[in-house]
Amino acid sequence: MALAARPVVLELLAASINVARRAGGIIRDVLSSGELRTVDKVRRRLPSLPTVTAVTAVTTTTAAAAGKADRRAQHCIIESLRRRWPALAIIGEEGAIGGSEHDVVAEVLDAADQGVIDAILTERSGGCPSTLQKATLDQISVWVDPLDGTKEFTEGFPENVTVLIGIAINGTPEAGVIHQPFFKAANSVTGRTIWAAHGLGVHGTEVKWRNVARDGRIVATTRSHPSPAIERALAAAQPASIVRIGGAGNKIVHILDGDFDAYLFPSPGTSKWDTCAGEAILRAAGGHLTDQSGASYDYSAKAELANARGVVASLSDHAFYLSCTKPPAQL
Ligand SMILES: Nc1ncnc2c1ncn2[C@@H]1O[C@H](COP(=O)(O)O)[C@@H](OP(=O)(O)O)[C@H]1O
Ligand SMILES: [Mg+2]
Ligand SMILES: [Mg+2]
Ligand SMILES: [Mg+2]
Repeated sequence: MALAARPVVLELLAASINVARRAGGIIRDVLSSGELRTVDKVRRRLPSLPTVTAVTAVTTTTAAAAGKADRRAQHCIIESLRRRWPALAIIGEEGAIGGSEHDVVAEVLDAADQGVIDAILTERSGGCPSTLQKATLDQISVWVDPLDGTKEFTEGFPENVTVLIGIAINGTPEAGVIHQPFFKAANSVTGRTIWAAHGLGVHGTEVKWRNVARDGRIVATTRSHPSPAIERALAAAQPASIVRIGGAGNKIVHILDGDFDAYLFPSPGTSKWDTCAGEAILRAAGGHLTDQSGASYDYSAKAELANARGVVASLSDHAFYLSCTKPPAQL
């Protein structure tokens, strides 16, 4: 049953699910057609089995191929959304770039995606959450990271790559899409899309909470941007194990999947496009993504691009993880 007038933010969410999936296809195409080199076998820790490492041959690609995938994926997302909503504030990591008409999605509103959202609204007692119902286009800002986990894309860990589209209303992330172009589902379908909106829950994965008391803490952080402050925070968390993997979006997905408990990154380096989608989805699951003092970032269109005060993300125990990022007491 089509709703009388769908809230614009939910039309935008449905369109974002569609274009994120299409951007994922572009990234896969670039990797498969790019300059590939198979490097020696590498040993890597499996997030779900932190004490076991697997030795696998990995295929790398060039930074040029990553740049091409970044630009084409961003053009697909931003140009497709802008055709439907020319006045929408959209900020992409790759800045103002052109691209080929071939990558633009002519009809951004996929009926199936919109139908899923309509059905959720119809079943929800109380109908559409007022935050989503009331939002007008001028209050919305969209943050796009067309390819998060760039380094890992070039170094043979494409499973760390995500496409991120975050939707903020008056500066607060209220809806988001994380697409994993290289996710291998049980039915061998490639690609997975996780999305959420304020009050509508998380879709595309079943959120799992780990039993920390029984199984100990597992914390994750960057694989390619280490810093002494990060190492201090990891030590303070006294985890059963530490996972070092690429991608801000990827680490949020692993928290939702119950592979680890927190993403600790008490360092500058990430930007609003890295965290807007993940913050919206984590919040919809009852979790948090804040700066290392526990304050929320502002995602309005004119906000500073950098997350200058680090990133701490968790489904629960957020205050504990914040406490781990406190600088050592002045001696
Ligand atoms: N010190 C730094 N300098 C540049 N980019 C950084 C950074 N720290 C984190 N990032 C960016 O933040 C995202 C997550 O980082 P990581 O994978 O290390 O956890 C990546 O986004 P992109 O891959 O989209 O550039 C990465 O490039
Ligand atoms: Mg990124
Ligand atoms: Mg990126
Ligand atoms: Mg980058």
